[in-house]
Amino acid sequence: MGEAPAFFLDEVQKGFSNGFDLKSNGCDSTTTIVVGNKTYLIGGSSNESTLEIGVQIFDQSSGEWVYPTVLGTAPKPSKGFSTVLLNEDRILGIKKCSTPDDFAWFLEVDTPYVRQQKKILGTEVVAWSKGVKGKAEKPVVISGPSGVGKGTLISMLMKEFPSMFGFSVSHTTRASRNMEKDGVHYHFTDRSVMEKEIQDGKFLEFASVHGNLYGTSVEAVEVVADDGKRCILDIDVQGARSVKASSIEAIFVFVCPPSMEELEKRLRARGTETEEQVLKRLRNAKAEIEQGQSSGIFDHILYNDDLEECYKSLKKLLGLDKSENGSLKLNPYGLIFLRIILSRKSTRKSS
Ligand SMILES: Nc1ncnc2c1ncn2[C@@H]1O[C@H](COP(=O)(O)OP(=O)(O)OP(=O)(O)O)[C@@H](O)[C@H]1O
Ligand SMILES: Nc1nc2c(ncn2[C@@H]2O[C@H](COP(=O)(O)O)[C@@H](O)[C@H]2O)c(=O)[nH]1
Repeated sequence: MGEAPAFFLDEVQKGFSNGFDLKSNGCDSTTTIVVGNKTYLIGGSSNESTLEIGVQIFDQSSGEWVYPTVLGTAPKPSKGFSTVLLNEDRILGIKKCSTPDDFAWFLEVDTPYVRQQKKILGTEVVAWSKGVKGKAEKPVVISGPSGVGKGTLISMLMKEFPSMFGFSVSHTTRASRNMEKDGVHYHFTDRSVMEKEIQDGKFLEFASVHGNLYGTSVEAVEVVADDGKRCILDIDVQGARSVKASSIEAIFVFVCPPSMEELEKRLRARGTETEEQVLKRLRNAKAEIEQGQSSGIFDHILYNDDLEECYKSLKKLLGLDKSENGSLKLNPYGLIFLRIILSRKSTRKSS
Protein backbone atom coordinates (compact mmCIF):
# COMPACT_ATOMS: atom_id res chain seq x y z
CA MET A 1 0.00 0.00 0.00
CA GLY A 2 1.25 3.45 -0.80
CA GLU A 3 3.13 5.38 1.78
CA ALA A 4 3.82 9.10 1.67
CA PRO A 5 6.73 10.50 3.63
CA ALA A 6 5.30 11.78 6.90
CA PHE A 7 6.98 15.17 6.54
CA PHE A 8 5.38 15.64 3.13
CA LEU A 9 1.88 14.80 4.30
CA ASP A 10 2.31 17.13 7.25
CA GLU A 11 3.38 19.97 4.97
CA VAL A 12 0.51 19.46 2.57
CA GLN A 13 -1.97 19.22 5.41
CA LYS A 14 -0.75 22.52 6.82
CA GLY A 15 -0.99 23.99 3.34
CA PHE A 16 2.76 24.74 3.12
CA SER A 17 4.60 24.93 -0.15
CA ASN A 18 6.41 21.62 -0.51
CA GLY A 19 8.49 21.87 -3.62
CA PHE A 20 6.25 19.44 -5.51
CA ASP A 21 4.39 20.70 -8.52
CA LEU A 22 0.92 20.08 -7.11
CA LYS A 23 -1.76 20.73 -9.68
CA SER A 24 -4.77 22.05 -7.85
CA ASN A 25 -8.23 22.19 -9.29
CA GLY A 26 -9.60 24.44 -6.59
CA CYS A 27 -12.85 22.92 -5.53
CA ASP A 28 -13.72 21.31 -8.88
CA SER A 29 -14.37 17.63 -8.64
CA THR A 30 -12.15 16.59 -11.58
CA THR A 31 -8.52 17.09 -12.51
CA THR A 32 -6.28 15.96 -15.37
CA ILE A 33 -2.66 14.89 -15.36
CA VAL A 34 -0.45 13.78 -18.24
CA VAL A 35 1.74 10.67 -17.96
CA GLY A 36 3.66 9.92 -21.17
CA ASN A 37 1.16 9.92 -24.00
CA LYS A 38 -1.82 9.41 -21.73
CA THR A 39 -3.97 12.00 -20.02
CA TYR A 40 -5.64 10.81 -16.83
CA LEU A 41 -8.96 12.42 -15.97
CA ILE A 42 -9.46 11.84 -12.26
CA GLY A 43 -12.46 12.86 -10.27
CA GLY A 44 -16.22 12.96 -10.22
CA SER A 45 -17.77 9.58 -9.77
CA SER A 46 -17.47 6.78 -12.28
CA ASN A 47 -20.19 4.87 -10.53
CA GLU A 48 -23.01 6.68 -8.79
CA SER A 49 -23.94 3.67 -6.66
CA THR A 50 -20.51 3.23 -5.09
CA LEU A 51 -19.62 6.92 -5.17
CA GLU A 52 -15.98 6.46 -5.99
CA ILE A 53 -13.68 8.94 -7.67
CA GLY A 54 -13.58 7.83 -11.29
CA VAL A 55 -10.61 7.46 -13.65
CA GLN A 56 -10.69 7.80 -17.43
CA ILE A 57 -7.69 7.82 -19.74
CA PHE A 58 -7.31 9.71 -22.99
CA ASP A 59 -4.78 7.86 -25.11
CA GLN A 60 -3.16 10.50 -27.31
CA SER A 61 -1.68 7.92 -29.69
CA SER A 62 -5.04 6.35 -30.53
CA GLY A 63 -7.11 9.46 -29.86
CA GLU A 64 -9.52 7.36 -27.76
CA TRP A 65 -10.91 7.43 -24.25
CA VAL A 66 -10.26 4.28 -22.25
CA TYR A 67 -12.05 3.12 -19.09
CA PRO A 68 -9.42 1.20 -17.11
CA THR A 69 -9.92 -1.68 -14.70
CA VAL A 70 -9.60 0.05 -11.34
CA LEU A 71 -7.89 -2.04 -8.64
CA GLY A 72 -7.90 -1.28 -4.94
CA THR A 73 -10.41 0.81 -3.07
CA ALA A 74 -10.85 4.20 -4.70
CA PRO A 75 -11.29 7.35 -2.60
CA LYS A 76 -14.74 8.83 -2.20
CA PRO A 77 -15.34 11.99 -4.25
CA SER A 78 -14.32 15.24 -2.59
CA LYS A 79 -14.71 18.93 -3.26
CA GLY A 80 -11.27 19.21 -4.80
CA PHE A 81 -8.46 16.91 -5.83
CA SER A 82 -4.86 18.00 -6.51
CA THR A 83 -2.42 15.70 -8.27
CA VAL A 84 1.31 15.34 -8.74
CA LEU A 85 3.19 12.74 -10.75
CA LEU A 86 5.75 10.70 -8.82
CA ASN A 87 8.48 8.71 -10.62
CA GLU A 88 6.45 8.67 -13.86
CA ASP A 89 4.61 5.61 -12.57
CA ARG A 90 2.18 6.81 -9.90
CA ILE A 91 0.10 9.85 -9.17
CA LEU A 92 -0.24 11.31 -5.71
CA GLY A 93 -3.68 12.77 -5.16
CA ILE A 94 -4.53 15.12 -2.31
CA LYS A 95 -8.17 15.48 -1.37
CA LYS A 96 -9.33 18.93 -0.30
CA CYS A 97 -11.53 19.44 2.74
CA SER A 98 -10.78 15.92 3.97
CA THR A 99 -9.88 14.14 7.20
CA PRO A 100 -6.21 13.45 8.05
CA ASP A 101 -6.58 9.72 7.42
CA ASP A 102 -8.28 10.16 4.04
CA PHE A 103 -6.58 13.01 2.25
CA ALA A 104 -3.56 11.37 0.52
CA TRP A 105 -4.09 8.72 -2.15
CA PHE A 106 -1.86 7.03 -4.69
CA LEU A 107 -2.95 6.03 -8.17
CA GLU A 108 -0.47 3.58 -9.69
CA VAL A 109 -0.48 3.90 -13.46
CA ASP A 110 2.71 2.19 -14.65
CA THR A 111 4.28 0.37 -11.70
CA PRO A 112 5.52 -3.23 -12.11
CA TYR A 113 2.34 -4.36 -10.32
CA VAL A 114 0.08 -2.47 -12.71
CA ARG A 115 2.05 -3.70 -15.72
CA GLN A 116 1.69 -7.28 -14.48
CA GLN A 117 -2.06 -6.84 -13.93
CA LYS A 118 -2.43 -5.36 -17.44
CA LYS A 119 -0.92 -8.56 -18.82
CA ILE A 120 -3.17 -10.79 -16.71
CA LEU A 121 -6.39 -8.87 -17.29
CA GLY A 122 -5.69 -7.76 -20.86
CA THR A 123 -7.07 -4.28 -20.14
CA GLU A 124 -5.76 -0.88 -19.17
CA VAL A 125 -5.27 -0.96 -15.37
CA VAL A 126 -4.81 1.58 -12.60
CA ALA A 127 -4.53 0.81 -8.86
CA TRP A 128 -5.53 2.97 -5.92
CA SER A 129 -4.03 2.81 -2.46
CA LYS A 130 -4.44 5.07 0.52
CA GLY A 131 -1.45 7.08 1.70
CA VAL A 132 -0.29 6.01 5.11
CA LYS A 133 1.07 8.70 7.39
CA GLY A 134 4.28 7.69 9.08
CA LYS A 135 6.06 4.37 8.88
CA ALA A 136 3.84 1.33 8.39
CA GLU A 137 5.29 -2.08 9.30
CA LYS A 138 5.87 -4.24 6.28
CA PRO A 139 3.42 -7.09 5.69
CA VAL A 140 4.78 -10.59 6.21
CA VAL A 141 4.39 -13.20 3.48
CA ILE A 142 4.81 -16.78 4.69
CA SER A 143 5.15 -19.59 2.16
CA GLY A 144 6.21 -23.20 2.26
CA PRO A 145 4.94 -26.63 1.30
CA SER A 146 1.61 -27.86 2.58
CA GLY A 147 1.93 -29.37 6.05
CA VAL A 148 5.22 -27.69 6.95
CA GLY A 149 3.59 -25.72 9.78
CA LYS A 150 2.91 -22.22 8.36
CA GLY A 151 -0.57 -22.08 9.85
CA THR A 152 0.70 -23.35 13.21
CA LEU A 153 3.42 -20.67 13.34
CA ILE A 154 0.99 -17.93 12.30
CA SER A 155 -1.50 -19.02 14.98
CA MET A 156 1.24 -18.83 17.61
CA LEU A 157 2.17 -15.33 16.46
CA MET A 158 -1.43 -14.12 16.43
CA LYS A 159 -2.02 -15.60 19.87
CA GLU A 160 1.03 -13.97 21.40
CA PHE A 161 0.65 -10.63 19.60
CA PRO A 162 -3.08 -10.22 18.95
CA SER A 163 -3.02 -6.46 18.63
CA MET A 164 0.05 -6.39 16.39
CA PHE A 165 -0.80 -8.82 13.59
CA GLY A 166 -3.83 -9.33 11.41
CA PHE A 167 -4.31 -12.35 9.17
CA SER A 168 -5.18 -11.77 5.53
CA VAL A 169 -8.18 -14.05 5.02
CA SER A 170 -7.79 -15.60 1.58
CA HIS A 171 -10.49 -16.77 -0.79
CA THR A 172 -10.48 -20.39 -1.88
CA THR A 173 -12.58 -22.71 -4.01
CA ARG A 174 -11.63 -25.76 -1.95
CA ALA A 175 -14.19 -27.30 0.41
CA SER A 176 -13.99 -26.21 4.03
CA ARG A 177 -12.56 -28.58 6.59
CA ASN A 178 -14.49 -29.56 9.73
CA MET A 179 -13.24 -26.85 12.08
CA GLU A 180 -12.82 -24.12 9.47
CA LYS A 181 -15.10 -21.08 9.59
CA ASP A 182 -16.09 -19.05 6.55
CA GLY A 183 -14.63 -15.55 6.80
CA VAL A 184 -12.16 -16.57 9.52
CA HIS A 185 -9.91 -19.22 7.99
CA TYR A 186 -10.93 -18.55 4.40
CA HIS A 187 -13.67 -16.98 2.37
CA PHE A 188 -15.01 -20.15 0.79
CA THR A 189 -16.32 -19.40 -2.65
CA ASP A 190 -17.40 -20.90 -5.99
CA ARG A 191 -14.91 -21.00 -8.82
CA SER A 192 -17.17 -19.06 -11.20
CA VAL A 193 -17.66 -16.29 -8.61
CA MET A 194 -13.97 -16.10 -7.85
CA GLU A 195 -13.00 -16.09 -11.53
CA LYS A 196 -15.38 -13.18 -12.12
CA GLU A 197 -13.93 -11.28 -9.16
CA ILE A 198 -10.41 -11.92 -10.46
CA GLN A 199 -11.47 -10.47 -13.83
CA ASP A 200 -12.94 -7.47 -11.99
CA GLY A 201 -9.53 -6.82 -10.49
CA LYS A 202 -10.51 -7.59 -6.90
CA PHE A 203 -7.48 -9.76 -6.20
CA LEU A 204 -4.00 -8.72 -5.32
CA GLU A 205 -2.77 -12.18 -6.27
CA PHE A 206 -4.25 -15.57 -6.99
CA ALA A 207 -2.99 -19.01 -7.96
CA SER A 208 -4.15 -22.49 -8.72
CA VAL A 209 -2.81 -24.56 -5.82
CA HIS A 210 -3.26 -28.34 -5.51
CA GLY A 211 -6.15 -28.15 -7.98
CA ASN A 212 -8.08 -25.30 -6.34
CA LEU A 213 -8.07 -21.53 -6.73
CA TYR A 214 -6.68 -19.47 -3.86
CA GLY A 215 -6.28 -15.72 -3.75
CA THR A 216 -5.72 -12.64 -1.63
CA SER A 217 -8.32 -9.98 -2.25
CA VAL A 218 -7.31 -6.34 -2.07
CA GLU A 219 -10.01 -5.98 0.57
CA ALA A 220 -8.50 -8.72 2.78
CA VAL A 221 -5.26 -6.76 3.06
CA GLU A 222 -7.03 -3.43 3.48
CA VAL A 223 -9.16 -4.77 6.34
CA VAL A 224 -5.97 -5.52 8.28
CA ALA A 225 -4.36 -2.19 7.38
CA ASP A 226 -7.50 -0.30 8.39
CA ASP A 227 -7.32 -2.09 11.72
CA GLY A 228 -3.83 -0.62 12.14
CA LYS A 229 -2.24 -4.07 12.22
CA ARG A 230 0.63 -5.73 10.42
CA CYS A 231 -0.68 -8.04 7.73
CA ILE A 232 0.32 -11.71 7.57
CA LEU A 233 -0.26 -13.61 4.35
CA ASP A 234 -0.11 -17.42 4.20
CA ILE A 235 0.22 -17.99 0.47
CA ASP A 236 1.98 -20.36 -1.90
CA VAL A 237 5.16 -19.56 -3.85
CA GLN A 238 3.27 -18.43 -6.98
CA GLY A 239 1.33 -15.97 -4.82
CA ALA A 240 4.52 -14.80 -3.13
CA ARG A 241 5.98 -14.14 -6.58
CA SER A 242 3.00 -11.97 -7.50
CA VAL A 243 3.21 -9.99 -4.25
CA LYS A 244 6.93 -9.51 -4.85
CA ALA A 245 6.12 -8.02 -8.26
CA SER A 246 3.49 -5.74 -6.75
CA SER A 247 4.05 -2.36 -5.17
CA ILE A 248 3.71 -3.90 -1.72
CA GLU A 249 6.98 -4.02 0.17
CA ALA A 250 6.82 -7.13 2.30
CA ILE A 251 9.06 -9.47 4.23
CA PHE A 252 9.14 -12.86 2.50
CA VAL A 253 9.65 -15.96 4.64
CA PHE A 254 9.90 -19.52 3.35
CA VAL A 255 9.31 -22.34 5.80
CA CYS A 256 11.08 -25.58 5.02
CA PRO A 257 10.49 -29.07 6.50
CA PRO A 258 13.37 -31.01 8.05
CA SER A 259 12.77 -33.77 5.49
CA MET A 260 10.20 -34.99 2.98
CA GLU A 261 9.47 -37.95 5.27
CA GLU A 262 8.64 -35.63 8.17
CA LEU A 263 6.49 -33.47 5.90
CA GLU A 264 4.54 -36.54 4.85
CA LYS A 265 4.14 -37.58 8.49
CA ARG A 266 2.74 -34.17 9.42
CA LEU A 267 0.35 -34.03 6.49
CA ARG A 268 -0.98 -37.50 7.29
CA ALA A 269 -1.18 -36.81 11.03
CA ARG A 270 -3.24 -33.68 10.34
CA GLY A 271 -5.80 -35.95 8.74
CA THR A 272 -7.47 -33.26 6.64
CA GLU A 273 -6.66 -34.59 3.17
CA THR A 274 -7.64 -37.71 1.26
CA GLU A 275 -4.86 -40.07 0.22
CA GLU A 276 -4.98 -38.67 -3.30
CA GLN A 277 -4.69 -35.09 -2.01
CA VAL A 278 -1.82 -35.99 0.31
CA LEU A 279 0.08 -37.45 -2.64
CA LYS A 280 -0.63 -34.41 -4.80
CA ARG A 281 0.53 -32.04 -2.03
CA LEU A 282 3.72 -34.04 -1.54
CA ARG A 283 4.48 -33.95 -5.25
CA ASN A 284 3.92 -30.20 -5.32
CA ALA A 285 6.05 -29.79 -2.18
CA LYS A 286 9.19 -30.78 -4.08
CA ALA A 287 8.69 -28.07 -6.69
CA GLU A 288 7.81 -25.52 -4.01
CA ILE A 289 10.94 -26.25 -1.99
CA GLU A 290 13.02 -25.91 -5.17
CA GLN A 291 11.44 -22.54 -5.88
CA GLY A 292 11.87 -21.48 -2.26
CA GLN A 293 15.56 -22.03 -2.84
CA SER A 294 16.11 -20.63 -6.28
CA SER A 295 13.47 -18.00 -6.98
CA GLY A 296 15.19 -15.16 -5.15
CA ILE A 297 11.81 -14.21 -3.71
CA PHE A 298 12.48 -15.04 -0.08
CA ASP A 299 14.41 -12.93 2.38
CA HIS A 300 14.47 -15.64 5.04
CA ILE A 301 14.34 -19.42 5.15
CA LEU A 302 13.16 -21.04 8.36
CA TYR A 303 13.51 -24.75 9.24
CA ASN A 304 10.52 -26.02 11.08
CA ASP A 305 12.06 -29.01 12.79
CA ASP A 306 11.54 -28.09 16.44
CA LEU A 307 8.40 -25.95 16.50
CA GLU A 308 9.42 -23.79 19.47
CA GLU A 309 12.86 -23.09 17.97
CA CYS A 310 11.35 -22.22 14.63
CA TYR A 311 8.83 -19.90 16.28
CA LYS A 312 11.67 -18.17 18.14
CA SER A 313 13.50 -17.65 14.85
CA LEU A 314 10.37 -16.24 13.25
CA LYS A 315 9.97 -13.76 16.09
CA LYS A 316 13.61 -12.77 15.80
CA LEU A 317 13.43 -11.99 12.12
CA LEU A 318 10.29 -9.94 12.72
CA GLY A 319 12.14 -7.90 15.30
CA LEU A 320 10.10 -9.28 18.18
CA ASP A 321 13.13 -10.55 19.99
CA LYS A 322 15.99 -8.34 21.09
CA SER A 323 18.76 -10.80 20.23
CA GLU A 324 20.32 -11.20 16.80
CA ASN A 325 18.32 -12.25 13.76
CA GLY A 326 17.84 -16.00 14.11
CA SER A 327 16.83 -16.95 10.60
CA LEU A 328 19.10 -18.43 8.00
CA LYS A 329 19.10 -15.38 5.79
CA LEU A 330 19.74 -17.11 2.49
CA ASN A 331 23.13 -18.16 3.77
CA PRO A 332 25.07 -21.12 2.38
CA TYR A 333 23.93 -23.43 5.18
CA GLY A 334 20.30 -22.70 4.34
CA LEU A 335 20.89 -23.64 0.74
CA ILE A 336 22.75 -26.80 1.73
CA PHE A 337 19.84 -27.92 3.93
CA LEU A 338 17.45 -27.33 1.07
CA ARG A 339 19.57 -29.40 -1.26
CA ILE A 340 19.71 -32.24 1.25
CA ILE A 341 15.93 -32.27 1.55
CA LEU A 342 15.44 -32.23 -2.19
CA SER A 343 18.04 -34.90 -2.83
CA ARG A 344 16.33 -37.37 -0.52
CA LYS A 345 14.33 -39.62 -2.76
CA SER A 346 10.68 -39.99 -1.90
CA THR A 347 9.85 -43.69 -1.54
CA ARG A 348 6.28 -43.10 -2.70
CA LYS A 349 5.29 -43.27 -6.33
CA SER A 350 3.34 -40.40 -7.83
CA SER A 351 -0.26 -41.26 -8.60
N1 LIG B 1 7.67 -28.48 14.16
C1 LIG B 1 6.65 -29.33 14.10
N2 LIG B 1 6.82 -30.60 14.54
C2 LIG B 1 5.81 -31.49 14.46
N3 LIG B 1 4.59 -31.21 13.97
C3 LIG B 1 4.37 -29.96 13.52
C4 LIG B 1 5.38 -28.96 13.56
N4 LIG B 1 4.86 -27.83 13.03
C5 LIG B 1 3.59 -28.09 12.69
N5 LIG B 1 3.29 -29.37 12.98
C6 LIG B 1 2.03 -30.08 12.72
O1 LIG B 1 2.00 -30.36 11.32
C7 LIG B 1 0.68 -30.28 10.82
C8 LIG B 1 0.65 -29.31 9.65
O2 LIG B 1 0.84 -27.99 10.14
P1 LIG B 1 0.05 -26.77 9.51
O3 LIG B 1 -1.38 -27.10 9.32
O4 LIG B 1 0.38 -25.58 10.34
O5 LIG B 1 0.78 -26.69 8.09
P2 LIG B 1 0.62 -25.63 6.91
O6 LIG B 1 1.98 -25.36 6.41
O7 LIG B 1 -0.19 -24.48 7.36
O8 LIG B 1 -0.18 -26.48 5.85
P3 LIG B 1 -1.12 -25.97 4.62
O9 LIG B 1 -0.26 -25.24 3.70
O10 LIG B 1 -1.64 -27.24 4.06
O11 LIG B 1 -2.19 -25.13 5.21
C9 LIG B 1 -0.20 -29.86 11.97
O12 LIG B 1 -0.85 -31.01 12.48
C10 LIG B 1 0.76 -29.27 12.99
O13 LIG B 1 0.31 -29.44 14.31
N1 LIG C 1 -1.42 -17.97 -3.78
C1 LIG C 1 -2.15 -18.19 -2.68
N2 LIG C 1 -1.95 -19.31 -1.96
C2 LIG C 1 -2.70 -19.48 -0.85
C3 LIG C 1 -3.65 -18.54 -0.45
N3 LIG C 1 -4.23 -18.99 0.69
C4 LIG C 1 -3.65 -20.16 0.97
N4 LIG C 1 -2.71 -20.46 0.05
C5 LIG C 1 -1.84 -21.62 -0.01
O1 LIG C 1 -2.57 -22.75 -0.39
C6 LIG C 1 -1.95 -23.91 0.12
C7 LIG C 1 -2.96 -24.88 0.60
O2 LIG C 1 -3.71 -24.37 1.68
P1 LIG C 1 -4.77 -25.29 2.45
O3 LIG C 1 -5.45 -24.38 3.43
O4 LIG C 1 -5.69 -25.87 1.44
O5 LIG C 1 -3.98 -26.38 3.15
C8 LIG C 1 -1.00 -23.43 1.21
O6 LIG C 1 0.32 -23.59 0.73
C9 LIG C 1 -1.29 -22.00 1.36
O7 LIG C 1 -0.14 -21.24 1.64
C10 LIG C 1 -3.81 -17.36 -1.23
O8 LIG C 1 -4.61 -16.47 -0.95
N5 LIG C 1 -3.05 -17.24 -2.34
